[in-house]
Amino acid sequence: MERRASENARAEALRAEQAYVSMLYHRLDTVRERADKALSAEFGRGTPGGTRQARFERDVAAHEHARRITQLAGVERGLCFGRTDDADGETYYIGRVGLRGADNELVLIDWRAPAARPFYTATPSDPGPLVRRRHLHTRGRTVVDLDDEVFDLGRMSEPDRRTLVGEAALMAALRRGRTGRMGDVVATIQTEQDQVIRSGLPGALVVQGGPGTGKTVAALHRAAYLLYAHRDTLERRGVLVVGPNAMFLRYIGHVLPSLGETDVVLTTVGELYPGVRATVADEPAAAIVKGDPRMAELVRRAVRDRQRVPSGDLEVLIAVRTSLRDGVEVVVEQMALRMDHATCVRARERARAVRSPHNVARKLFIDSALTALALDEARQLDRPLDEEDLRYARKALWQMPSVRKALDRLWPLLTPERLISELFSDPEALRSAVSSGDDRDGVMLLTPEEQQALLRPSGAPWTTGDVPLLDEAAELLGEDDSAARAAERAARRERQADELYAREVLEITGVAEEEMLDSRTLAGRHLTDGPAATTAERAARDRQWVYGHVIVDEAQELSAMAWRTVMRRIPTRSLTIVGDVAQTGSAAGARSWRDMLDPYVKGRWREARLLVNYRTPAEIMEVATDVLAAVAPDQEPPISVRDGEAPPRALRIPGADLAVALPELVASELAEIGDGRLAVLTPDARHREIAALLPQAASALTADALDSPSVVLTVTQSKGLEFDSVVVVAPDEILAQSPKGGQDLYVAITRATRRLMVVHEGELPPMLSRLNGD
Ligand SMILES: Nc1ncnc2c1ncn2[C@@H]1O[C@H](COP(=O)(O)OP(=O)(O)OP(=O)(O)O)[C@@H](O)[C@H]1O
Repeated sequence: MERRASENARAEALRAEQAYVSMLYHRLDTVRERADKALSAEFGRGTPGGTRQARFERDVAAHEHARRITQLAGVERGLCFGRTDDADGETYYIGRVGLRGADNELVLIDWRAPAARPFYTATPSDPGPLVRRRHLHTRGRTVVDLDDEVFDLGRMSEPDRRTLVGEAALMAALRRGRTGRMGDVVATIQTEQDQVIRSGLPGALVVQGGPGTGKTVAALHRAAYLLYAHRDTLERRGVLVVGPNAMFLRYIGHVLPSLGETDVVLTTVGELYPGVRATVADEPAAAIVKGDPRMAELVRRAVRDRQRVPSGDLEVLIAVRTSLRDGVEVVVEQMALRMDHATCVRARERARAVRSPHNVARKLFIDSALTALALDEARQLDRPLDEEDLRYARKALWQMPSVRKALDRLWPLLTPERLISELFSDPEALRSAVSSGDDRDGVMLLTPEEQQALLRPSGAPWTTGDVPLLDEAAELLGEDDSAARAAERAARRERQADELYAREVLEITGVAEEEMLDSRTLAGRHLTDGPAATTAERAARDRQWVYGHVIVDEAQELSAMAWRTVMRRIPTRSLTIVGDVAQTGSAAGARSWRDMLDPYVKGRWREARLLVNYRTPAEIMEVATDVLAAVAPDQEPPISVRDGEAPPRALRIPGADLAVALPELVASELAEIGDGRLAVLTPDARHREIAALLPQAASALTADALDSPSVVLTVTQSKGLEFDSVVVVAPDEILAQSPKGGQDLYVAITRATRRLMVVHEGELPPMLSRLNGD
């Protein structure tokens, strides 16, 4: 009897919530339609010959509508996921965006708004104003389940009391199979994560936490929150999220759009220098040297080495008389112009003294040299020179190929790419930059072994460790961007002409523009190549862009040189730094946050710690804890909140049997996890061999590798990712592959959300003995 009453009450509650949620979707559709129409109208408005101001206003308005359309498209799934009831009888519905009803009343509260905060912060011991928190589970636009937490039963109304339903929303969320893409957790943000998400914008915040504690997911929600709370500042300057590799960025790529935010730049350190896309990692020895702060000095010296003076006087032959023979211009008389050594040295010192970047200071050097050569020419020809003559003579000399060549050799116009590639492919250039010179402090910057680690053939592909060096070089060289700016102006003129032409065609044919192109297409066109590109697009193209906030994930992997590159993009030091020093795998990465951050924000950074592991089941975490205790006993492992479905196991497979036994094991694990995802994690050196044994599994670092049910990855590639089932191959070799092998093994084990198998050929490493039941 009582059960039936409760079922009825539950059905009633579901019906009521469904009615409300249907109303919300109806509002969403209305708002979308309105934004669509407004965008079409913007494009149809005004004549092509309107003033620049009118066109600019139209672009800005259209951009705003386009942004709103993109935002609204992202929030369809799970539009509303929560509700709070407080002691005063106020009820709020919480969702991905804020919505107003027909009478302008708030019908849905944006999860980032202050009024939504109790939804995340209420706990049984400190419920704040709430008497109940309700989670709404939806599929499509249908409410399929409800889930209540009651804080004060005494203050709840009788009907509400009867409709209390559900199991803990968090556990339900955690039990879902993995899809290869990180989802948002907006419905189940935990209190300690909420504090990270809503921490103030200024200053540097370090979020330190063990594996699976939600650092990444909290950082992404923080990006969305900051954009909401500081829209004015951040929309203009943009938010940058730096992740470890392209696969990881793809893994997290859906989270921000599902929170209604698309204007964030997601990138890797290897892509921070526009025009270069470095995906190849360096060998550990090279990674260590390239990440070392001494490289800043090395690049500085390499630039100075390109500011030369000849060992004696500079002598340049110029043509004095030419004649045409058979249509070819031939030099019939030459003259040697001289600039004495001391004047060369003075010209260089004067150009250096202004402390401008190399390519900018070059103008000064060239000017001084041309003056000296022009004076010598006048002297030899016994011709007096006034200011006007001198200007003319300098110009004429600069037109002469022999003069240009001679001066270019002394102070060449350099690109960062040319400087760095010549430095690393020419042992002599490297040795010169490394060794002490007259203006140096007598210190050899790098040992012969370190130099050896840097040398490579010319034309070798860029590595991720090169990018900070290119950025460093770009700072010191300065950019001669006059050509790029001229090209941009030309492109803009061409675009405007195209647009004018298109409108004229439309007018002549009498077809309204919006009939030919729907507003989304227009919005797409507008965003990709229209005059008002998004902040994110402009920022990603511009090396000197200064962001409003920067989030660095897996930050423990960044070298000291990579930090210099990141810090240049955020002079205000408004940063969120997310990572776990116990998981550092890169030979050039961090051992402590203090070492990495003190050079930039000494004593001014704050730290939040996340302590609960939402990913790895407790039984698997026990194994990981043993590993951590063996390799980094000072680090604290996080506490797991969930259980696995099967105890983790070790399986001894002799090498000769691997070809048969490993595919069998993978097949049986795949059968266990149904729709979920499986990863085989290998030592770096075994990746190719193991991938060949598993042809069905994805193995390249391609963007869609994560869509495959199974994937073979090195441990480094698996950083930040998670899988329902993880098969770790050859743990002894993972341990031995680098000085950070123990940390790598810890990372590998903690990628599992449900099941773990460890495949070993020889003896199991003692730190994994728990897997043998020891
Ligand atoms: N509040 C939450 N509600 C639901 N799921 C959560 C919550 N917090 C974290 N998770 C889930 O836990 C998993 C781990 O989160 P995340 O990848 O952000 O952890 P991490 O600390 O960055 O891990 P690692 O350091 O190992 O990369 C993800 O699947 C994430 O969705």
